[in-house]
Amino acid sequence: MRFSEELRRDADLIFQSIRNHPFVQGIQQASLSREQIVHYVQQDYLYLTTYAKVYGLGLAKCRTRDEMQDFHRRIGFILNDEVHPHVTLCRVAGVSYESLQRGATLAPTAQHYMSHMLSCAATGSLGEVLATVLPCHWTYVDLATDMMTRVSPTADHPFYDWIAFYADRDMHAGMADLCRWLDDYAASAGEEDKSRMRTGFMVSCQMERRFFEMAYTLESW
Ligand SMILES: Cc1ncc(C[n+]2csc(CCO)c2C)c(N)n1
Repeated sequence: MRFSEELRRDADLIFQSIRNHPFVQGIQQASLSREQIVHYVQQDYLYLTTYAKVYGLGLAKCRTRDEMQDFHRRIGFILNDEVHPHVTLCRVAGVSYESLQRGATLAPTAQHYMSHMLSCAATGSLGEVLATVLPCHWTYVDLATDMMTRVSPTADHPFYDWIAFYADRDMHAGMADLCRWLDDYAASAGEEDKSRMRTGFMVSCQMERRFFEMAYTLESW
């Protein structure tokens, strides 16, 4: 079994609970409140800024220029393309995206998740960076693909663009490439490194679930 398959198997219950989480169900049923959407976008904007920096720290650990190109492309995607799902959410909530980008205070869960990724990236191996960023990608591809197959939303669904963005074939390919990169790295990694990679992956999976919980409950300090 490939290393990424092992990780996915160990995290299966968390993946299932993300699919069934009330925030994710709220997207599917278009039943989220304006406050829940706004809270999510405010925190996610801050989260994605850190996520791009974590890729940057990963880039500094690369062994080849091809690997550097990969992180470089992914950073560009976050800065330029990941704004689209946020814009969809803002449209549904009836607020301007620009207004949400100013003055938000980090909620505890978002802060915890960002600190987790940053400490893995600052002190860990390239493998740890890959394992720690992978759940962000994988859980969204999983939940969006699940929604597409379960409810087949049509273009008049308020969140259609958000769901389609993450269920897209290219999004899936980007995730599969990350898995392959992680598997190649793991093939020659030591046991201690792999154990840290497992921990980084599992904590990020838990934090993905908690991030939805944070938005659903409007968590604050
Ligand atoms: C908390 C949180 N987790 C995952 C995503 C989705 N996402 C962010 S970056 C990325 C990889 C492709 O750029 C994906 C799928 C999000 N927005 N917020």
